Amino acid sequence: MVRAKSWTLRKHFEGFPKTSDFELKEVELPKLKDGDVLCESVFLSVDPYMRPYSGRIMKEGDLMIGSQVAKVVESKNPTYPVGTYVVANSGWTTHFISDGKALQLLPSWPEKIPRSLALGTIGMPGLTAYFGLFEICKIRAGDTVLVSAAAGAVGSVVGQIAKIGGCKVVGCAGSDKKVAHLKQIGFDEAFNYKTVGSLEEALRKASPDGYDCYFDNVGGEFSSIVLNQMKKFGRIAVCGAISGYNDTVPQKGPYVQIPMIFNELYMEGFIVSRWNDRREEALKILLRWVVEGKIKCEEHVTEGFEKMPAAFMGMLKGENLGKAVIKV
Ligand SMILES: NC(=O)C1=CN([C@@H]2O[C@H](COP(=O)(O)OP(=O)(O)OC[C@H]3O[C@@H](n4cnc5c(N)ncnc54)[C@H](OP(=O)(O)O)[C@@H]3O)[C@@H](O)[C@H]2O)C=CC1
Ligand SMILES: CCCCCC(=O)/C=C/[C@H]1[C@H](O)CC(=O)[C@@H]1CCCCCCC(=O)O
Repeated sequence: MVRAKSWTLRKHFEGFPKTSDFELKEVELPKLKDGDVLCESVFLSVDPYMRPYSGRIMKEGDLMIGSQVAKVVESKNPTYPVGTYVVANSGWTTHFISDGKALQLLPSWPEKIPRSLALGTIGMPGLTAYFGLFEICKIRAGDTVLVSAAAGAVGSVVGQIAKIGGCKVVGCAGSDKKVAHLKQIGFDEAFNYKTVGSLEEALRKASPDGYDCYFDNVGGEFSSIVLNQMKKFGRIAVCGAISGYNDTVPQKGPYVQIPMIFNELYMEGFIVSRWNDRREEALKILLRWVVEGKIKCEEHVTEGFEKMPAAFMGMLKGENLGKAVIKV
């Protein structure tokens, strides 16, 4: 018999999550039926969406939502023999049983590429960057692209794909270490939004002519300021709004209509699953860019399943450079 450890939502988050909002439980898993596989987690992901979605789709006591890279350790399903690696939306748990239907097989994975990247650059966050840039921002060579939360899982890939596409790239992030990293991976300009005296001036200095595209990961005040520095017919991909995920009272800000009208802007929100039918094609391209060294991948690895809540809260606070993952 296998005992699975699982993190559950003990209490709905109010404001910023607290350690006491989580509870670690242990359950004994049943025997496998025909067609089942037993999976053991190898890497787990902590992502910003877990904060807003917990209130929308979870009840107190539920398993925390999330995806992981897992290894098949027992199998009664010929499609997934023992030793197969899969990506699964199985929540914050060390072991789970699946009938295989919702598992994604890891594609042929080069030896030198860490499998954890299937939760980051060669996974959901990388796909978000890819489709947000090509389908919403519709980048063209020569465009100036701004990305917020630029040193994170999505943002760091956005900047590097935009460079591959021949764009000038400006990124902002919340520490000097992150800013230095952005310059190292090819961003043309980068600044620390927490320490610049004036966001208006920092944005103007980085691109005096304004921005063709804005890949918005943060929302809130920062994005309201950006709106006034978009070029005529600029395109804004509204990907995330992490600056407000922990707010108990929704932020109020300047309304968008006037700058949108004057500059004839295009602004569209999106969820990456819209392009699920093109997932495999895009993952192959992302994997190729990583193998070719055109995309550099940084990960913020926390060791130990017990530390998952701390890793999640740390990511929300900005402790991560690159994708935040947990190594079991
Ligand atoms: N639409 C979609 O389909 C998807 C949307 N997303 C969204 O993309 C965004 C980035 O996600 P992801 O790359 O996984 O996460 P990151 O790896 O970027 O981690 C989150 C980062 O957000 C930044 N941050 C935290 N609080 C604030 C704040 N108040 N203001 C500005 N920045 C803040 C921190 O970086 P810093 O130190 O720079 O502040 C932190 O490191 C999120 O908003 C997420 O919800 C992600 C995946 C899919
Ligand atoms: C105001 C909230 C904006 C959140 C934006 C965001 O980060 C969206 C992330 C989605 C991403 O595109 C793919 C996902 O899986 C995220 C949505 C998750 C939905 C709940 C999953 C439930 C489950 O685990 O079964």
